Amino acid sequence: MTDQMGAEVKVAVLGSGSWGTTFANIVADAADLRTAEGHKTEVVLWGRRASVVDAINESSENPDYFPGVTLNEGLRATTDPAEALSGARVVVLAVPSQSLRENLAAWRPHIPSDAVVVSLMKGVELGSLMRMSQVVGEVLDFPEERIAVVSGPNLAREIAERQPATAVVACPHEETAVLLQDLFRSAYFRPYTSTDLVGVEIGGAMKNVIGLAVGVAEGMGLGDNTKASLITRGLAETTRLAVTLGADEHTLSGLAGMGDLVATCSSPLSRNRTFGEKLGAGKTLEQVVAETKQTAEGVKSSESILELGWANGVDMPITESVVKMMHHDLSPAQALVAFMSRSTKPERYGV
Ligand SMILES: NC(=O)c1ccc[n+]([C@@H]2O[C@H](COP(=O)([O-])OP(=O)(O)OC[C@H]3O[C@@H](n4cnc5c(N)ncnc54)[C@H](O)[C@@H]3O)[C@@H](O)[C@H]2O)c1
Ligand SMILES: O=P(O)(O)OC[C@H](O)CO
Repeated sequence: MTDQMGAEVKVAVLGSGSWGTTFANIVADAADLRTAEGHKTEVVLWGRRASVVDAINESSENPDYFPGVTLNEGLRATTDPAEALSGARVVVLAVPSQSLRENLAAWRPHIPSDAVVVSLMKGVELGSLMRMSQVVGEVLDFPEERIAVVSGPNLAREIAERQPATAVVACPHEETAVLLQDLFRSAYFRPYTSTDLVGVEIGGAMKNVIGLAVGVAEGMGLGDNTKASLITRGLAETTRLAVTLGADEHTLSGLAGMGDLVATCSSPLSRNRTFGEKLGAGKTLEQVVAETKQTAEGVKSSESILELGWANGVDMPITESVVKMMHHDLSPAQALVAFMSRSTKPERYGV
């Protein structure tokens, strides 16, 4: 990337929550690798809260999300979006999906017009039913070769601890994906490239919904057959939707599809799975919402994803059950009965 963009590249990461902090740290660690090759990468993290920003600048730690984890000493943070974005060649977005449009509108005057914008978010906008890259394209009026996404089995805590992980960097313009792959590659983070933006984004958004369903099953005390069934049929549902929207079927059996689904549905670190588990164990929705401090994207995105499925004639039975549990007072026990009593069908139907 540095070869294409000059010897010095500034990367702005907007959002200093769980994934924004971790991703900024990945890029800062990756920058150290390239210093030896004569390149300089500056990484600046924007956060809303001064206490978090100060802690990152003064002690290389984000105590709210990762107490005890030492971040790269070269990582700088600021509460000023203009400062973070000034001269940035790459702008990475890590805020909740439903606030992205509003955030981008505020940041737009400061985003350099020749920057590449990268979405880390795994959601679908309520109302517009747009994927995050589409929201970026609409608000910023950027061409598709300068909008990319990163997705995959990326539980932030593990990666903040520098445990090995892989991901997919997707952009319809392969050259952009390759440039970003180089910028984000570190000793413990291995990005692959893809040109299938639709498949990668739908895989990321859908795994949160299926993660909620698997969490509910876990909370109800159900076993591995049930969870494997939900994961597998969840992948079928994800693939049906993604392919209908133009994705390559193979993307959904890759890291941003099956890979992320497995990580999310099997890990107690997943906020979506944990949310579902609490509901399945008998807590009320209000209790679970009150206890959930971080973003569980599937709760809201389940609604927009279901609408997207309906608008495109795609059968989404698991998503429908999740929406009813999250938003229409269907109990986990009722959802289970409704799901199991659906009409029987071939394993493969639809696209
Ligand atoms: N945490 C992970 O393991 C992980 C991994 C991959 C992708 N993601 C995705 O990354 C996105 C961000 O998730 P996260 O884990 O960082 O969430 P988080 O809840 O940990 O952090 C969200 C950040 O956004 C800020 N924020 C909240 N509302 C805001 C608003 N209205 N305007 C501006 N900032 C706001 C919060 O203060 C916080 O700093 C989500 O789409 C998520 O699915 C998360
Ligand atoms: O904690 P979750 O459920 O948002 O999942 C985090 C990551 O998306 C896993 O890849």
